[in-house]
Amino acid sequence: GGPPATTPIKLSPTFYSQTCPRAERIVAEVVQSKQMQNPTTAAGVLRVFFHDCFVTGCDASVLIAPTHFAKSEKDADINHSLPGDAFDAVVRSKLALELECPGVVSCADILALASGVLVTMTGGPRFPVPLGRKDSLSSSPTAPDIELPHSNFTISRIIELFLAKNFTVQEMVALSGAHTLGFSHCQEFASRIYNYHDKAGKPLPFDPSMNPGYAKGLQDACKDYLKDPTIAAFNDIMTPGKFDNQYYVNLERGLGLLSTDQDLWSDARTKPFVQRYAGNNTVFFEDFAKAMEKLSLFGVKTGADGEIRRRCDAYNSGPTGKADAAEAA
Ligand code: HEM
Ligand SMILES: [Ca+2]
Ligand SMILES: [Ca+2]
Repeated sequence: GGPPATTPIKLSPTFYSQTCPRAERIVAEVVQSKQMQNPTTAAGVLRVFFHDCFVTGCDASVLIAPTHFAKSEKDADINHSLPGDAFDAVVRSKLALELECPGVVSCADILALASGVLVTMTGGPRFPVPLGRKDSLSSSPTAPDIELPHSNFTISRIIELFLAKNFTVQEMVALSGAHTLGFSHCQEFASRIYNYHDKAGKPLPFDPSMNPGYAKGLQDACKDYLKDPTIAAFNDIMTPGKFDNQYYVNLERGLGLLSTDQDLWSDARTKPFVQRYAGNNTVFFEDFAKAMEKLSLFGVKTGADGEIRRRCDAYNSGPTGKADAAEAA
């Protein structure tokens, strides 16, 4: 029942003003304290939010824990590196909200609110977070690897993927600015620094689009990564904990970490936006804020298409949620 997930649905920033007026305040307090304990929380939450929204919409499908009976999005390869602290920030917010107003605030809304708070807290723009999303009744272990961009994709493929979800090239470049925070594991960029071959098959010491000093630094930092796959490097080597436009400035200097980052500079379709954002932090913040608000509305569910989970990592009824879907229909 209900409209398809792609129907534009009007959410509202005041959705909980009667039913849970302190909802935003509570999420802000919980995630702010989590971020102070562990400064990698912000990047983790932002990435989890992206991985949620691009797979069946912003519906907390990414938060479902696998059980003996059913796998979930968490089982997808691309989601194995999502950090536990990001999930913990949502779980803690939910616990606080269930004490204040039980059964009212969806996990999908919590994840959206937490992302907004953490972007602002790390120095980024404020953006409106409309509320009223329902939580998903399903979570597919195969969808994430199909729906999300991978670090070995070409820019053409990334552009296609975003266009298919109705995001423009400009919005894709602006959203990629999220890589101003956080880190990537060595395996995501190892092919750029070890055993590199150019298009003609000629062996080179590293990807020639990289700044040589940077490439050598990464070769050294990652030298044991096969033995220790937890080794990682900052996405933005200059200001890894600050939400700013430094990511784009880095690309101009060959300091992009993933090939998908650096290629935004070499590709004629994306380069103008990189230049614009590198030269003007205000424009980047405006465009990022707009694109994030749009992302936060992608594929949202209302009515019988979803539920308000009692805990964010499980459906209200059983491992498939089928009972609830039937109840609601
Ligand atoms: C454009 C295509 C994109 C590709 C190919 C991509 C790929 C990746 C990869 C491979 C990592 C490293 C994961 C790891 O090793 O743990 C990463 C990290 C990250 N991504 Fe993306 N990403 C893209 C777009 C986005 C978007 C649109 C957002 C959010 C709006 C985002 C937010 C993040 C954040 C914040 C991190 C750091 C996570 C952390 O430190 O825990 N990414 N991304
Ligand atoms: Ca989702
Ligand atoms: Ca930064």
